[in-house]
Parts: sequence; structure tokens; C-alpha cells
Amino acid sequence: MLRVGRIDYANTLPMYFYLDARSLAGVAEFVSTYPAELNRKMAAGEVDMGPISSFAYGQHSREYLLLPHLSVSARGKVRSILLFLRRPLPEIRRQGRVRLALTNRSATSAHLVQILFRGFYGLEVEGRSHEPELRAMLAEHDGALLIGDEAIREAFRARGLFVYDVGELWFAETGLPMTYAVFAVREDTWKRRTASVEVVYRELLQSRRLSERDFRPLVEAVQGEVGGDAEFWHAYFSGLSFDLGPEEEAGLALYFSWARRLGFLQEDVRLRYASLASV
Ligand SMILES: C=C(O[C@@H]1C=C(C(=O)O)C=C[C@H]1O)C(=O)O
Repeated sequence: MLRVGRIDYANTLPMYFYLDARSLAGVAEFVSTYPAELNRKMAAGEVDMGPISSFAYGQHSREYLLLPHLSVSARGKVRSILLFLRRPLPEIRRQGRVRLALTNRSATSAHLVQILFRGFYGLEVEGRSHEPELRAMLAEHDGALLIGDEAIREAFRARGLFVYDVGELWFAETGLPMTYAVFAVREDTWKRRTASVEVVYRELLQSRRLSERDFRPLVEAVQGEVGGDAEFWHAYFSGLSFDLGPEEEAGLALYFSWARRLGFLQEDVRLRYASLASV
């Protein structure tokens, strides 16, 4: 059986919501976790494919292949990758240095924030990986990065903090979308189990397409779990892009080149795709 990763944040739900259990019976089993742990499991070969952090793809682009037309991206506002600052951003920028607590659930966004603050704003950044607990994070830092449903929940109740959408900050500097997660398969799995990967891929893509036709059933499902109103969740799903097209590739290329320049990645990243027919 293929071990397929799954992230329990709302942002990947469109790819999973309409999966057909019968088509996947005997082909795939699902491993649910958060992004940083999924990245680790992919690297260790404990998971064969899944929605890993784009950054993790950058670290392993020689061993992984991308699945075409699948991602979690946004052109601007993403609404779930949020920086909670104790003081307004312009004030922090004037100060020239910042101490940030970065959620240990993330790989893409934790590096993206450092790219923005160091690369684009020219600040001295002390970034520390932290459990995603806003109060504890802010006790010793100027700001905290949260992602996924944890970020959304905190944004609903944040008082007296200055909250910035990291996707919006990236777009303001680059005019490009940002891709937070890509779907990748280990190349060794792809070679040995091509037919099974094709079955799972078709299902993920089909689910994505069905979800995009009408987000209402997904909105109802996440509203019950995370809270918030239907309007927020419609804006959330419609504001994300689940495709991986030329614009997303351009955003990723810029992200990877900055990650390389700041020493977060040791090699240039090539986007290599599994040759899957887009059905
Ligand atoms: C849009 C999001 O993207 C997520 C962010 C990730 C990261 O920062 O490494 C990884 C996977 C994505 O599901 C989010 O968490 O809100």
C-alpha cells in the first residue's frame, strides 16, 4: 500500500474532501499529521507522497518529484499564515532588529518570514522555533508566526496585537504568489509503484476540482471544527490557489533563490515533475 500523507489543516481539505474510499481501497493508506512532521516522514521514507512544505521539496528536490496541478498557494492574502506582533511592523522595521518565535509546525513559512525580514527589510533577525502557543511565544519575543488552523483560531480572538498576513507581505515585495505546500512523491516510489501513484493522483485532482466547483460543503465541515462564519471560510478557500502553474512556479523560484542566498538551502532547486497525465 502507498502511504499517503495528509495535513489536518483546512487548507489542504479540497484535495481530500471527495476522495473515493472504494477506488483507494488496497491502494493507499493515509497518515495524518502537521507539515513539519510530514516533511520528516517523507525524508525518512515512512511516507511515499503527500502535501509537503515547499521548503522541504527544496531540500530534497533530487529525491522527490512534483505532482502537477496540485499545491496550496495564494496570490497575496492567505489568511492562515499570520505574524502576531506586539508593535506595528513599521516601528519594528525602524528599530532594525527583531526577535521572532516561529511555529515548529512549519518549514515554508518559518523561512519565508526570515526571507522577508532579513532579505527584503534588511533587519537583523533572531528566529527561534517554538511550539505553537501564542502567549508563550510572545512572552519572550517581539512577534510570533503561526500557520494553519492554529493561526486562524488565534486571529479570531486576537486583541491588542498587530496581525500581518505573511502572504500579503510577500506579494507586496514581489508581486508574485507564494506556494506553501506542493504535492510530491518520492522518486523511488514513483519508479516502483507508478500505477498506484496514478490512482491516488487522479483522486486528489478530482477532489480538488469538485471542491472548487462549490466550496459550501467544505465550509460547513470546517466551520463546525474551527469556528468562524461562512463568509470567512468562503473567502478563505476562494483566496487560495490549489494549482501549480507558471505564476506559482515563478514565486517558488524566487523563494528558493532567496533561501539559497540566505544559507537555508545548500543547493539550487530544480522543479521536476512526475509525468502524470492531467485528467
Ligand atoms: C496555507 C498554509 O500552508 C501550509 C504551510 C506549510 C509551511 O509553512 O511549511 C506547509 C503546508 C501547508 O499546508 C497554512 O498552513 O495555512
